[in-house]
Amino acid sequence: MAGDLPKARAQRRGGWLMRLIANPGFQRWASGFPLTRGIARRDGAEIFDIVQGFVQSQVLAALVELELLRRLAEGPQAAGGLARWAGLAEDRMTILLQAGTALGLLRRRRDGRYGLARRGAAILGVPGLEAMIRHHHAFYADMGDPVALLRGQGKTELARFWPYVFGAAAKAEPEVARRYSDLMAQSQALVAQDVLRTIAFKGLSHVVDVGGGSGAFLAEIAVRYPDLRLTLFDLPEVIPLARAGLAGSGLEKRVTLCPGSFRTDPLPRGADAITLIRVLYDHDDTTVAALLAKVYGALPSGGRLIVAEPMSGGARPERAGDVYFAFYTMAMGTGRARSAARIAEMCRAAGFEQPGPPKAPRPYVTSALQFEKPE
Ligand SMILES: C[S@@+](CC[C@H](N)C(=O)[O-])C[C@H]1O[C@@H](n2cnc3c(N)ncnc32)[C@H](O)[C@@H]1O
Repeated sequence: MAGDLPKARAQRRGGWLMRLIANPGFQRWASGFPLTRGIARRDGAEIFDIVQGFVQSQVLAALVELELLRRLAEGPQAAGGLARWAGLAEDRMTILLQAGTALGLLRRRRDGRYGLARRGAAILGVPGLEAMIRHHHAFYADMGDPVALLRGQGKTELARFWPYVFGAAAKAEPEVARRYSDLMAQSQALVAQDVLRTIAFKGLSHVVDVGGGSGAFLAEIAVRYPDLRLTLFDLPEVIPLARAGLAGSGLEKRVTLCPGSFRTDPLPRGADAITLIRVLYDHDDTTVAALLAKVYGALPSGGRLIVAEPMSGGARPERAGDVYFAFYTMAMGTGRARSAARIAEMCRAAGFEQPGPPKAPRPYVTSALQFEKPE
């Protein structure tokens, strides 16, 4: 270990600046000194924003839960009327409306009434976003003790949540199941839009969507590529969901539904492209490596693999992938948010070549990668 000493010393030396900044005396000085005052204030405000992040998201949760955004979409209203409508004391409602205004979701008018601000209205315009905010009660409970979550202690709410929604309990509470399967379908449509914006399916004849869920992704492809053959492969218990999702869309006959597990069953053959949309991040490395090998085996030479899901920034951590999705998948229990580089490494290990760099118009929705089986 003696050989590591100079390195350790160099690392300690590199930390002097951070140790200086962490010194309360330096902080006092920097917030007064003209050249550092601006930076110190900006840092302070940003730190406070992180500190209070959980309160901000809970204010949004209350606005959604009380359906205030929807109510205000009808027009500006006074706190008193909204309080009576929601069954809250007026002073409490005012606190919520003021908070929503401070977050830029609502707007306080000169006459004292509150209306929707642009961002609040945009929340209503994103399919599935309100349902997503609502389902965060499970994730929020898991984040209540982040250290226990990191230590992997105890069962998490999110690990219980999805199996509950799609498992036996769904029969007992069909309304809950419907609401959350809608959430999956609606968010899948958003993901599909971004994938189709970045990856061309032109020249392909048959696409198999493995882990295709409700079929919303194939439904989006079907509209843009009317000659493409489409197959959805998913667990037998999910196939009825896909059938229901496609019912009435005119696509029932175009999309072949194929029940099976990629763990134990062969994947459908004959496709020149296989898509894995929000599938890999649900699983550990061993399962992913086995799945990629199976996809490789099912494709012809020149066949394409398209992977789309939220990704970690890897060497450049970023907020959506390395904060939200990293902890979401941790709370789910089985998977992880991987970087584009890590996914590419795993795909290369399975035999694929990567023709192009990752594409992501909205990394908080999804990033997409495309691979090819060599000729
Ligand atoms: C997070 S969902 C994504 C669904 C859809 N692709 C989307 O983006 O909305 C993961 C999907 O993988 C499916 N899945 C999980 N394990 C599977 C397995 N062993 N075989 C086939 N599908 C599986 C699930 O049923 C689910 O539909």
